This record gives sequence, C-alpha cells and structure tokens, in this order.
Amino acid sequence: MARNLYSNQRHPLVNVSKHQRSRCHNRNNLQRQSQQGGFVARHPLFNVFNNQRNNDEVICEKDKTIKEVDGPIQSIYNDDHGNDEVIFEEDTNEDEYMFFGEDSVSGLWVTMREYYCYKFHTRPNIFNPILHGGRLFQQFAVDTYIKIESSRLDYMWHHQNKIRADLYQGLLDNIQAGEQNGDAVGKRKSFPLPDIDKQHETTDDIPMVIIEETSIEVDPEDVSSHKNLNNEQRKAYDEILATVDRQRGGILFVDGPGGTGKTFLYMALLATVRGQGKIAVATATSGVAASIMPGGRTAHSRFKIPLKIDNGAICSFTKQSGTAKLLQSITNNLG
Ligand SMILES: Nc1ncnc2c1ncn2[C@@H]1O[C@H](COP(=O)(O)OP(=O)(O)OP(=O)(O)O)[C@@H](O)[C@H]1O
Repeated sequence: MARNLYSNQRHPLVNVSKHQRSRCHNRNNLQRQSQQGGFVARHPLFNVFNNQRNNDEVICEKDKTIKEVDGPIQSIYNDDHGNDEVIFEEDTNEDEYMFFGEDSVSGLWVTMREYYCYKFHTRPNIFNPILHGGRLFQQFAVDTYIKIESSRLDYMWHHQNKIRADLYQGLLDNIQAGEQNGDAVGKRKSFPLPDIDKQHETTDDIPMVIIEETSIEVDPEDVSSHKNLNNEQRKAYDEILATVDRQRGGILFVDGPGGTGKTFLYMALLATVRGQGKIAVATATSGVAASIMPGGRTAHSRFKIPLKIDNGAICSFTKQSGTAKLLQSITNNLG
C-alpha cells in the first residue's frame, strides 16, 4: 500500500460501481477521525485521495477538507457537513481505499506529486500551516522531494519491462512493418545527390583559390610597417624582395630567437607583395602560427601535403587543379 501511496503513477485505488455507492451519514465517525488528526487545509477542488489502512492520512473531498488521522480506517466516511455525495469505500481485495465525489474533476486517482503540489499551494483567505513552518517546512519539502524521487526510481526499478517496451516500440514497429512488407527489408535506398553548384568554384576560369588569395585585404598599417624594420629585419626584407623581383625563384630561410621580430618581418613582406597586386601565400606548420598571418593556412592544407610522408609521397593535387594554378601564380611563398 505504501508503494501505491507514494508512487507517481496513477493507481486505481478501488473499484466502486455506481450501485455500490452509498450515501454517507456517519458524521460521528468522521468527526472522531478528524479529532485524532486535525484539520489541515480546505480547498474546493480537491476530490480524490488514497490512504493506507492503518495510519496517517485520510483525505476527504466534498467537505473541502483534508484530514489527517492516526487510527485505522474502519468504515465508510462522509464529510462533516453530512453531504451525501461524498463516498469512501474500502476495497477489501486491493486492501486500499478511495475517496471520490460524483462531481469528481480529476478522476479517481491523484499522484503523489499532485497531492504534495496541492499541499504546498497558497490559497486566498486560507491559512496553510505548512507554509509557515520555517525550517520545518524546508525539511518537509526536502522529505517530500525525496519521497517523490524515491517513488519515481522505485517505479522505474520495478517496471523495467514496461519501460523497455516503450523504449523499443519504434524498433518493434519497424520489425512488424518489415514482416508486412518483406521485400523492402535489407534493401538499400539511395537518395540522389544534389547537383554540385559550380558557381563558386571558378570565376572566368580563375580558380577559386586564386580569387581567395587575391582578395585578402591588406592592412595599411602592415603596408607601412616596413619603415619600422630594424637593421637585421631590413636586411632580410631587402634580400627577399630582390629575389622576388628577379623572378628566378629561390629558397631563403629566416631564423631567430623568439620575439626577435620574424612575424613582424613576414607581415611587412606580405603587405608589400600583396600591395603590388601579386600573390604571396602565407603558410605555417601549425594552425595557430598560420592564423597570425593574414590569409595564413597550414602548409598541409594549402599544398595538400599527405599526413604520412614516406617514399614516393606526393602532394595530392593534379596539374589541372586550382592549387596547381595557384602555385604557378605565386610570387612569394612565406612559410
Ligand atoms: N621592427 C619592429 N618595430 C616594432 N615592433 C617590433 C619590431 N619587430 C618586432 N616587433 C614587435 O616585437 C614583438 C615580437 O615580434 P614577433 O612576434 O614578430 O617576433 P617573433 O620572432 O615572430 O616571435 P616568435 O618566434 O615567438 O613567434 C611583437 O610585438 C612585434 O610587434
């Protein structure tokens, strides 16, 4: 019974047919029970509640009250106004009780959560002692939460089959559909791929990668930064630009301790070359380093370098690819 009382599930507490309903006149009995426990609250909407046989709570609806009792419930009760529409009967088979009225709104069950929601409600002109309990109220609220949560977990623990059945219902539906339409089972359904939009791939036969590189905005501050180069930077700057102007290619290696101005030099070079309308591809071995430079990319990304380098490894782009055309167009590659 306690299991049902605290469960968050709706339970049919008792089955009482119409003809079994009796009009209740046992006012004395209810008063006696009420005296044992005392009045808790009044509310016109409350109409159903359950109870354990030998202790604690009896809820009565039509008299608009909830009453707590200490003793066992022995028989049919009525409200303390003698209202004959309230019925409470014992179901000897289920060993549980039910209260309901003929104008019952919410049906024959309330969940534990609903019950405690009701208890915590503030109602105009009705004093609810629970809400004025201070620390006791806090303790009550915590206890209530624990009860409800325990009940929920308890339900899940004891209803695994039902829960799993719900969870896998979609799977069962599919299996059943397969049984009814067997020829579709195991067959792959192919959806057509969308047409490739080549609009952005090239513009007037100029590869997109070249358009991207030539569209990099040059920061005016970087353009003028070459004026601030120190002697060593200036030396490297002049040497590199002379190599570019000769158009004969070459490999130059700039090195120096951290913070000595290598990146500053690169920025000045990139700005100068790009400012002349030429292509300078900025690459680095790491994404972080590449992100410092305008238009910077990792070398692996830009040149399609395979991650695994072994004998015969080559960059994975063709002669006709945009990357190949970009490399042919490069004036200066900084990396
Ligand atoms: N000629 C310069 N004039 C003014 N500031 C400079 C100059 N050279 C470098 N700096 C400044 O010095 C700082 C370090 O320079 P930078 O980041 O280029 O060094 P780095 O050699 O690239 O460092 P790291 O190797 O750690 O990446 C930056 O704030 C940069 O602006």
